[in-house]
Amino acid sequence: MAIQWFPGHMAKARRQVTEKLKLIDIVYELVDARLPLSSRNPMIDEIVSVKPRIILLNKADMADPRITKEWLSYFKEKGMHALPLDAQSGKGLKEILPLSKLVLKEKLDRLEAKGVRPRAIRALIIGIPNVGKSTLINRLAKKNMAKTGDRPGVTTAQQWVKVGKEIELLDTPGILWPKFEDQLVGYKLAVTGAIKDTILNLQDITVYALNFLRENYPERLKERYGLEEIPEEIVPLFDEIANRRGCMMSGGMVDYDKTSELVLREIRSEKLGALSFERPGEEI
Ligand SMILES: Nc1nc2c(ncn2[C@@H]2O[C@H](COP(=O)(O)OP(=O)(O)OP(=O)(O)O)[C@@H](O)[C@H]2O)c(=O)[nH]1
Repeated sequence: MAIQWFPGHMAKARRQVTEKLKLIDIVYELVDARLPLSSRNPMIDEIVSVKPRIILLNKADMADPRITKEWLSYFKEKGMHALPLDAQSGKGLKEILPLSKLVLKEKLDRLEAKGVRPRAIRALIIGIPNVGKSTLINRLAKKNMAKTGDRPGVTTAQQWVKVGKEIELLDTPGILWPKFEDQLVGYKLAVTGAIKDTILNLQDITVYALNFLRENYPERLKERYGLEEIPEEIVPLFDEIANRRGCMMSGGMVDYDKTSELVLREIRSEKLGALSFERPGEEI
């Protein structure tokens, strides 16, 4: 993800998404199941308010299943339709069509009553960078990579990808920015790899991650790094991990960058198991 979201870019991205919205019946909003609020665009509700929407909690395979359930209840209580998804393996994909039909039922019934022949549901995938948009499009389109071609009268050359007989997807997703000006959101996005480590300080990201693990998954932290007790202070915690994993500089000093890289790499490759970085009811 190399995009820097300057105000001009934000306005352009928003304009592009608004243009795409005119073409479709339903929005599939992809969020990261590990941080479903931090991985949403702060203005998304306002931007897509004109269209029905399904929230897809993607990368659910990497999230804590208990907490994913809480998120599903959370969205349900808000009257929003949400599904857990693993776009990489395809788990959850087959739920998308039935839910889309349910969400669009009124509209589809109305058209049917008018005698309009049903056509494919047109959908747009939308989400922040790295949330899995391309993976989902490729997955959905796998048997039907043939594109239906440009539609006349559409100025921007949009291509449609058929998903079975009943869905057509815009082949370019809508990309919107996350709420990264909030520091805590930034750390969560960095830990999950949604934004590059170079945007925030590597050691700061790791301090956030270790404190998070200490509070939420202490047993996993102990087990992974062979700790009998978790030191209360962050520096001794770094030092213990560094000692156990040999993240030392010549002369026996702890190499904090190397320790940070190790911890973040292990979190991202699920060495500490499936983790969720926020749960409903917490402030973000
Ligand atoms: N474990 C897991 N990984 C996923 C899933 N979906 C996507 N990924 C991985 O997440 C990374 C980003 O996926 P992309 O499909 O490129 O994301 P994108 O939203 O298109 O990204 P941009 O092009 O930056 O906007 C890739 O390494 C994918 O393999 C999922 O459900 N589970």
